[in-house]
Amino acid sequence: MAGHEQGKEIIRVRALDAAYGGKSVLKGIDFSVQQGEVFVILGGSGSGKSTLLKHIIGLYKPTSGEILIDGDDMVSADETMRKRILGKIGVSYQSGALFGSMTVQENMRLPMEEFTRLPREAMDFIACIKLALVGLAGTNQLMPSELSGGMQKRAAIARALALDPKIVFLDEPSAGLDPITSAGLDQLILRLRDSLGITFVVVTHELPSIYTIADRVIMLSSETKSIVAQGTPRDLRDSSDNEWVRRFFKREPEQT
Ligand SMILES: Nc1ncnc2c1ncn2[C@@H]1O[C@H](COP(=O)(O)OP(=O)(O)OP(=O)(O)O)[C@@H](O)[C@H]1O
Repeated sequence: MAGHEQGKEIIRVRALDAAYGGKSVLKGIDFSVQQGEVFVILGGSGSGKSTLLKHIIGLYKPTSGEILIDGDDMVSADETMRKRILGKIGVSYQSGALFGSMTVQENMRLPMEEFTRLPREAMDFIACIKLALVGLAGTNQLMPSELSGGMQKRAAIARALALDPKIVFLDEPSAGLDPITSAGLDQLILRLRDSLGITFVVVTHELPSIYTIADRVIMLSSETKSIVAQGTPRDLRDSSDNEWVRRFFKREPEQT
């Protein structure tokens, strides 16, 4: 992280409660993310990981609580403010990767068309730079189907970098990838963090990946709808007071 401001709180979530209709999904969520961290959100299926991400990026409003992004209040933001905050954020969804009917370059233009008034040539120039940053120089005119699974994930990350975000959210970036490709993606995340100082918030279950990339982890529980553990992966492995958490990090099977 050389040369980048560190230790500044870039995301603050305080007393967050979230529900769909009347059904409570998250209760009393409290955490902060420091600039330049790789912060992992972990939890079983249905524990609210995607829900938390969607609230942080302002797709949903919480029942109560506070979400500050780089000092700006996402919960009370009007449309103009929300757009300003979203300009600091890049997102790559697990499912919503690239649009298959568009070239890589056309995919890259999408966030720039939404958030800037740059001329087309400038957008395409930026696309070239961002693709080079993720090791995909020269793929601009290809269709997503001409890229391997790992390359598609990289292209989606390049698109998330289009607006020079301070924070990038990745929802299960290595889903469906083999371990070697997945390890390559981990290295890319670390390289982008180290070279550009980007803060990453990553939803992932992949234990090797967590040990490689995560500075800190929070673990959500669908039973309590809250954070059951937070800390470094090694802290959670060695000294969490929650036995299930320790077992997860030691990769021990459940006792039957
Ligand atoms: N749009 C929605 N409307 C109603 N309920 C929803 C909606 N999205 C999610 N839920 C419910 O909220 C709970 C949390 O879902 P969420 O997708 O956030 O969990 P998750 O931890 O991301 O799960 P997974 O790992 O399976 O993706 C689940 O019970 C889910 O059924």
